[in-house]
Order: sequence, then C-alpha cells, then structure tokens
Amino acid sequence: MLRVARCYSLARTKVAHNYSTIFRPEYALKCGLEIHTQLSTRNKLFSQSTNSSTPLVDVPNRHTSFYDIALPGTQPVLNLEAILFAMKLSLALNSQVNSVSQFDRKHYFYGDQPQGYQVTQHYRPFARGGKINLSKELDGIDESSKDISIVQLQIEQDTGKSHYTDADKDVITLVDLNRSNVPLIELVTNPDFNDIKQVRAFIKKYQNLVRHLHISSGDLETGAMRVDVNLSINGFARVELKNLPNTSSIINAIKYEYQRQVELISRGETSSLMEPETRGWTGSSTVKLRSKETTIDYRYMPDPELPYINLAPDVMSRVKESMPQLPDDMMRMLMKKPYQLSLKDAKILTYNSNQNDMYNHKVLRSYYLETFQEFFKLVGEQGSAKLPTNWIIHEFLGDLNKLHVPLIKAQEILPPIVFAEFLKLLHAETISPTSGKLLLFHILETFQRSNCRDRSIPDFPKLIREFELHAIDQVDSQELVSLCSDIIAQHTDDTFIRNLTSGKKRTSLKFLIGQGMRRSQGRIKASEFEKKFKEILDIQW
Ligand SMILES: Nc1ncnc2c1ncn2[C@@H]1O[C@H](COP(=O)(O)OP(=O)(O)OP(=O)(O)O)[C@@H](O)[C@H]1O
Ligand SMILES: [Mg+2]
Ligand SMILES: [Mg+2]
Repeated sequence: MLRVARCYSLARTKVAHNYSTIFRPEYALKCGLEIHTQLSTRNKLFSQSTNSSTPLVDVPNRHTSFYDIALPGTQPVLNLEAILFAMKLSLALNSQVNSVSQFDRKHYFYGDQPQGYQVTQHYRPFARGGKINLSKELDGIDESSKDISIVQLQIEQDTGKSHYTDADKDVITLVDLNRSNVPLIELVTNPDFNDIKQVRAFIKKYQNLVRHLHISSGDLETGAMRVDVNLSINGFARVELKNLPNTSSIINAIKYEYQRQVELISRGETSSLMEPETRGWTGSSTVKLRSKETTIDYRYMPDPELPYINLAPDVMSRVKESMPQLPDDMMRMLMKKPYQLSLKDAKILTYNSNQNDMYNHKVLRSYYLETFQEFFKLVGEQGSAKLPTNWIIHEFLGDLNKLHVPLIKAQEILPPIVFAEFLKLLHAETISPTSGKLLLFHILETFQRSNCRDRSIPDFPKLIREFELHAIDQVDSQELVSLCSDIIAQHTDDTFIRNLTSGKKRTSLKFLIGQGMRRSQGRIKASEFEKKFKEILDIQW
C-alpha cells in the first residue's frame, strides 16, 4: 500500500447522553439525507479496471489502472453502464433525468485522492426531483402516507481508502486505491424527515430498491451504501453527521444528536447552533469534525476532459420499457386477491436481505407465483391460497435453510408443477400436514445427501406407500383402537381418567389426542382420536 502522513485528527467533546428522553413535540426534528451508493458495474467509472465487489478480501491496489492512480497524461473514458444504472434508479424514483448533464471537478487534497480532485456533478446533475413514498401499510411509519422528496441524483467517482496504522509509533496511513474511481450515485433528499421511523424506513426501502434493480449490493457494512444525515431543530443551523457505518449507528447518532441539541436549546446555549457544522459518530457520541469557518473551498469547475452527457431522445423510453415491476407495486399485488399474503410474507418475496441472498427473492417469487398457478389449475376454486403460502414460504424455505440447499437447485427436483402436486395431496387430505412435513424434508435431505446430483423427480405415491404416510380416516381402523387403548392404559392414575370422564377436567382430552397424534406421526386426524377416546371412555359431555 502507499504510505502517506496522516493529516488530521478528531476534536473530541464528550457529551453525556440518555436515550430514555425521546422526541418532544416542542422540539421539531428536521432531517435530510445524502446517500452515496456504489454502482456494481463491471468496470470503473472512467477506466477499464475491474470494479471489485469484494473490497474487503481483495489484495490492496490490485484493481488500479494508470488513470485510477492519476498518472499524469491519463484521461477518463466514461463507462456507459454507470449511466444506464443511474437511469434505472432515476426512473424508479420518478426523477426528471436531464437531457444534458455534466461532470465537474471538486478539489481537495487527501492521500486517497491522488488526482487532487474528485469528478462529480455539481452544476448540472444527472437527475432532479422525484420521491420515495413511505406508508403505514407497507413501511410501518406512524403517518398513513409520507413522501420524501429528492433534490437530485449525481454521478461521481469514489475515492481510495485510507487505513491508519501505528507502525513504530509513527502514525502512518496506508492507501488502497481499489475503490478509487468506482462509480457512485449521490442521492440528496430534501429535509422532509421529521421522525426517526421515517429515516429507518427510507433507508431500508432505498436499499431494497437498488438491490431490486441490480445496480448495487446496497450493503452498509461494506460501504457500498453510505448515509450522511443532516439534522436541525426548530430552525437552527443544520448539523451534518458522517461516519455512520450501519443502520444502528445512523439511528443512534440521530437520537444522540437530537438530544444534544435539545439540551443546548433548552438551556439557551444556542450559539454553537447558529452555524452549520459537520460531526462524526464515535459509536457512542457525535464529535465535531469541522465548522462553517473551516469549510473547504472545493473550487468546483467543469471537467475540461469530459464532454457533456447528451442523451438521445429515445434512450429514456427504451430504458423505461426494460424496467422491472417495482417493489411497492409488487407488495400491493401480493397482498391482494388471489394471493392475500400478509405484509411479512409479501416482504419475504420482495425484499432481499443482501444481493448474494441464497434464496434470491426473484427466484423465490417466480417459484411461488408459478406454483400458486399450477396448484389452482389442479384443484380449482376450492383451493386455499394459504396452502401454497405456508408450504412454500415457511415449510419449504425453512427446510432449504436447515439443509443449506439453494432454491435454484431444489427446483430441479421440485419444479412448480411437482410442488403443486404435493400441495394437492395436502389439499385432498391424502396426507396429513405432519406427514407432508416428513415427506418434504425426506425428499430434500435425500437430494442434499446426493450433493444435489440426483435430480430425479420424487414419486409421491411410492413414497407415501413406502413410509405408510396415508392419512387414515376409517373410524373402525384397528390401529386407531389399539393406539387409543394403549395410551389410556398408560394413565394408571385413576383420578386423571375420572376427572376427564366426569367433565371436571376436559382439557385432558386434548392431552390424550396430542399423544395419539404424536404416536401416529400425524397420519390420523385429531377428530378421529377425539371420537375414539370418547367412545372407549364413554365420555358423555
Ligand atoms: N434545515 C435543515 N435541516 C436539516 N437538514 C437540512 C436542512 N437544510 C438542508 N438539509 C439537508 O442537507 C443536505 C444538503 O446536502 P447537499 O449535498 O446539497 O450539500 P452539502 O452537504 O453541503 O454538500 P456535500 O455533498 O459536499 O456534503 C440535504 O440532505 C438536505 O436535505
Ligand atoms: Mg453533505
Ligand atoms: Mg452532498
């Protein structure tokens, strides 16, 4: 790594805090966000080097071209994939894409910024306006609906990364330029947030959107998404909070800073809140990094080496045609008839926990939708929508998780049409739910043991015969009688049986039924056990 001297230190002011005092209506919170999102393009923004998506495990300075390390004489060549990704995001946010936008240089000197300036869009950003709608129904905010409006979206290049070490007691900085010139989008919102729940919901929603559009991993932890919070109270100057590595830091920093400012205002000590300042988050408190007087003059200027981005009139309409259905529309569709999913289940099909999610939501969603259709084709209108939902989203996914089998593999042996057949067995009560669980797990476990190589489709009738999983419903079945008698015989305690038959302790019947269900591994229905126990014990109530 390159070594450079460390050039600043943090000023620390310790402020006691207590989270128990939460928001007070007389101190109105106003928040705006600036979000930097790394685009997962194949190459960097202005060079051909690989845009590595695994920054933490990569060898430092491996993905660097002459341009990325700013060798004199190298020139930028714009990566059109980054423009395409920015268009997708702008369309999803309903932002107005400018037919002409332009790159500017933002000058400052830092070890991980070898050019001495960052290429960004200051005067003519890529897009302006747009919004994200938050709602009580989908996002759990307090208001029924709240729009967070967007000021602008700009394309810019990322800087390198500095690592501070203390070698031989000299503080040195190691510079890794793998990240230098990685494409970023900076999204700036208006200060429309007035509640912490809205901030949390917005971040989650925006993160899911970039994953859904496949334009970024959206991970906060790796720095693929970085959120700066601007916060002010009752019209005082805004404070910008930086260095917030994850959602809990964002939330805790807002709580802390809100409280710090409330305390200052309530004591009348507002002089420090007259001018904007930038503060960092230490993990437990915010500390001042710089004030307005020390604001850097970036000497913005149009980059003379980069021409305008001049979009042909039909480009946007063509990108629009290729846009997928957006998560909110998808959620609303899934929560309505015929699917009638709960919010939680709809989210499982729409929200990705990360981009490399084993059960990629896109694969899962199409699996669910296809199986749903096939199931209703097989059983007609009397089918219950709950059956595919519960069995796919809960049982099947749970098994895959336990067995570490990816859905993309499992669907080779259980394609939607086959899973629909399985659901039909449950619908027709050919097998009980308990037997269904055993059967499904057995099929998947056998598949896993073959290292997912044996791709033969399961033969359900054969398996049901082999494991004697057929639901038994004849009342006079010998097995039922002997099971019930056996269970009763185990209760040598007379009072137990007496209290049950007299009706004094009716819940004991449920206990006996439970034992029966367990012993028959769920093949015999609870109602059959109930009838048989009542008959044998001559229960009249
Ligand atoms: N009164 C206010 N209270 C809280 N936030 C505010 C207020 N006024 C503006 N903001 C927020 O401050 C942010 C300003 O971001 P912007 O990128 O325009 O400027 P900057 O922070 O000065 O520049 P840089 O990108 O160099 O950090 C926006 O998110 C906006 O919503
Ligand atoms: Mg800012
Ligand atoms: Mg900004």
